[in-house]
Amino acid sequence: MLFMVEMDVNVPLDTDQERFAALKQAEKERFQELQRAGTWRHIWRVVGHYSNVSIFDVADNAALHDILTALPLYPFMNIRVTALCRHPSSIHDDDR
Ligand SMILES: O=C(O)CC1=CCC(=O)O1
Repeated sequence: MLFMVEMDVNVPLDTDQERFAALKQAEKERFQELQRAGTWRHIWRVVGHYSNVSIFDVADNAALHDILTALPLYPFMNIRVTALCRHPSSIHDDDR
């Protein structure tokens, strides 16, 4: 199942910078692992924001919930999830 996931990262001014840098590195490693697995299919930066728009390919809603809530930066994120399905005019075979 495909989902569009919009993530906004909010970093309070009093956040410990060293701790945040470690979480950012852990997030990057988990992100790259999920990309290699084909789970986190796409990511784009939202221009002018500490936000991204991503496409996830997961078995079901619960799987996506588990992945998102375990992300290292999850405590700093506001997340919106939109379920997607194949557009009838798409020429891409992997849009499902
Ligand atoms: O930078 C972000 O938008 C948050 C994030 C998601 C994957 C990653 O490496 O950073």
